[in-house]
Amino acid sequence: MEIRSLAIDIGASSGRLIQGTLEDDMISLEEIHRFKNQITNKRDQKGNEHACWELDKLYNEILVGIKKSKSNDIESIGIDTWAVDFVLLNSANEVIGDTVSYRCHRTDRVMEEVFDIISKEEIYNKTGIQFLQFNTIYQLYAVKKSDPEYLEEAKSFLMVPDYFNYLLTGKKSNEYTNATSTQLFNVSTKSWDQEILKQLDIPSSIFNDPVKPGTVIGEIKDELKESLDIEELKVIAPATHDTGSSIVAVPTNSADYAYISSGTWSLMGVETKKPICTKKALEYNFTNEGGAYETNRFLKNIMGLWLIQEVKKELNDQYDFGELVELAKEEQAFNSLINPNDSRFLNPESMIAEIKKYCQETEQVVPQKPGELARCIFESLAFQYKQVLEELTEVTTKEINKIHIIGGGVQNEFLNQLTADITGLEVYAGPIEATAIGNLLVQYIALGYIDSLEEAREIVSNSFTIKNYTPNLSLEEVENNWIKFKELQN
Ligand SMILES: Nc1ncnc2c1ncn2[C@@H]1O[C@H](COP(=O)(O)OP(=O)(O)O)[C@@H](O)[C@H]1O
Ligand SMILES: C[C@H](O)[C@H](O)[C@@H](O)C(=O)COP(=O)(O)O
Ligand SMILES: [Mg+2]
Repeated sequence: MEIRSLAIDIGASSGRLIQGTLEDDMISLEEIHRFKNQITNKRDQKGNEHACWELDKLYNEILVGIKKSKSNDIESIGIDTWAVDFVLLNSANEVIGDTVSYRCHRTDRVMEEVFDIISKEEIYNKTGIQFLQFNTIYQLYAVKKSDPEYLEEAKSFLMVPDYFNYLLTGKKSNEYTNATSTQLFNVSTKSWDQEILKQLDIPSSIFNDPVKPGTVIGEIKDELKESLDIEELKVIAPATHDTGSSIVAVPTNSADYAYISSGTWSLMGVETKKPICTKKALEYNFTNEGGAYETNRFLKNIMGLWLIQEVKKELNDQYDFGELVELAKEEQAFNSLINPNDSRFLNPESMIAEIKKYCQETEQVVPQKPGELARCIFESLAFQYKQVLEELTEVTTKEINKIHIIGGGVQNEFLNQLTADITGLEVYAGPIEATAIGNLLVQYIALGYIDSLEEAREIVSNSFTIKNYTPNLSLEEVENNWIKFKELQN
């Protein structure tokens, strides 16, 4: 029997609506609709400029996708997106203010202000979440400072997937995996941390009790059915944080691996049963995001392919990603390295200028050509993966013998090979659309067609080609440049 469901995965660079068909322990995909996602700068009525998402446009793309899928024999739909960002709704359920992106500079230096109220250690002990300047806690604190009336007017806090679910069903909810990314969620009680909210004077009434992945949010609203040409369609919450969904689809049930969810961001970590909030975990800035089925996502954000996305954009898209990879391969190895996680790369005016400036300041060869810039980015990311791997091993004491790379970044075979070469571990790459697959699998488990996460991962392994990369660089070559990379961290 064929079971069809829809996954909508919206990442920071693109969104896609993918139809999944489950049949005899295999899952097949059909991409029904793909659309660009990007940040646009907008001025609000007070004249403040914010980097924003165009959520109305994205919602319209979701509707276009559902209509294209001719959803009559579709059992359910699930939506996942990037984390931390949210909307505030007023009593008339209208969005208050702009739909601001985590890359907006409004949270520059806000973390430090919050630490004057609640210490970094206390926040980490309560939430177990990595310190990133754009976490929801700092965004809400920034809103409180610049537009206090917004929080006075707000009746509902919805994260981006929650908001799309609300528009489709009329039901408001806060899904668990994404709620944990806010740094307002208590890692022990698995609920909103009332003390943090009180200390920062953020109203607790705007938050809903969290719902777990697999929860049926509701049915598509009647007023949408005619325009979408559908009868019934269940809306199920997957792990609505896209990384949570991608990790569901890691194609193995072994325990001796680290994953890299590779897209705009590289999210590198391990799956644990319990959070790890030790001093060393805090020192290395690891996070404990909630995973599906009582798992813990112990990981760290790495700036990822955002770096090459911005270079590509600044080159007016005259090269596609594949061409940039080929140009990188033609360049000399290890000429220039950057620290990808330097905050200067979060949202610079010009990524190319910022990379050049970094290399000048660190007295390295300054990359000029597109291939030199691309190679610098890919090699630097691979060294960053090596660093995070060493930290993961130290903090978790887990034996890590291989790396599973999942997500769109899997298409960068050069980076896959560099990751194997520089970490010295076997790399297994795929599936590309891991996030959408994980989204679908949670729906199938909720509908009772798959029994467990373990069974789901077996289905992924059976259904998709996973490519293996073996280390083949000399240890000396890696070691010399590893020392150079580590010096950059200081
Ligand atoms: N043909 C390709 N060759 C190399 N890299 C690619 C290719 N296609 C996509 N990519 C990489 O995948 C990234 C997009 O991954 P994806 O998971 O779709 O991102 P997100 O979900 O964050 O929008 C791009 O930024 C690019 O670096
Ligand atoms: C801002 C968050 O750290 C970000 O959402 C990250 O967690 C993530 O999931 C990014 O996904 P992409 O598909 O946009 O790389
Ligand atoms: Mg993604």
